[in-house]
Amino acid sequence: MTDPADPADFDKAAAGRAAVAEVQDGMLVGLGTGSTATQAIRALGARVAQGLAVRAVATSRASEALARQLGIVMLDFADVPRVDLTIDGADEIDDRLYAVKGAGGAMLREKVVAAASDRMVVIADGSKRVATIGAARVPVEILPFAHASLMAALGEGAVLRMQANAPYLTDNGNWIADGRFDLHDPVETAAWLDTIPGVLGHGLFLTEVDGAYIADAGVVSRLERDGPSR
Ligand SMILES: O=C(CO)[C@H](O)[C@H](O)COP(=O)(O)O
Repeated sequence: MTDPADPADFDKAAAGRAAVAEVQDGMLVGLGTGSTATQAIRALGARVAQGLAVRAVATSRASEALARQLGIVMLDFADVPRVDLTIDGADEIDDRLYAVKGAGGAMLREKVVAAASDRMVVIADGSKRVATIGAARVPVEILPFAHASLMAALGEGAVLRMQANAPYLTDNGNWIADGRFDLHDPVETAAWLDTIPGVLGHGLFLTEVDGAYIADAGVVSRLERDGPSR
């Protein structure tokens, strides 16, 4: 639940509105997951109510349910070859547009939707902007069948995410290990994670993010991968 009187929530809403301003008639939009993405979905719902014609795919059941409730036409991502623009939150983002995602547990779907998108923008309040990613745990989606060997492979800093005394279950029916990794070379860490059989996805987004809207005390900054920051 967001609180408009909370400065962080106010900034999440401002970043969400800024990203949704990029959406044009006819687009197929990817909807992220989490409290900031929720603000974007609400902003998109408001534009749809005013006549904007878009279709969307969601990165989680929760975002799908909210979008439907707001009258946004939702498609099944399984039937969608390309997405025009995806808008999603992040747990950390730096000026290289390297992001850590997955505190909300949806990073696997978020990454496949981002990879299928012509453009992906991150939206965040200022607390998520860091000099270099590395403080946040990196969520790793793991195959439950192999959980003991995978936890060992991920190192003793990794903890199994729990919910109500049971392993947290993703929308894909898998579990999450929240890893603690040295990210002095995030490309190397991501490449290592990608080689472990049974690791189905992880929250290091190093190539997917094209731009970002970061709101701090009501001021929205825009970062672009191939362009000047504003
Ligand atoms: O990656 C995510 C979910 O898997 C979220 O986008 C990320 O955790 C940020 O969430 P919030 O906007 O609630 O802080």
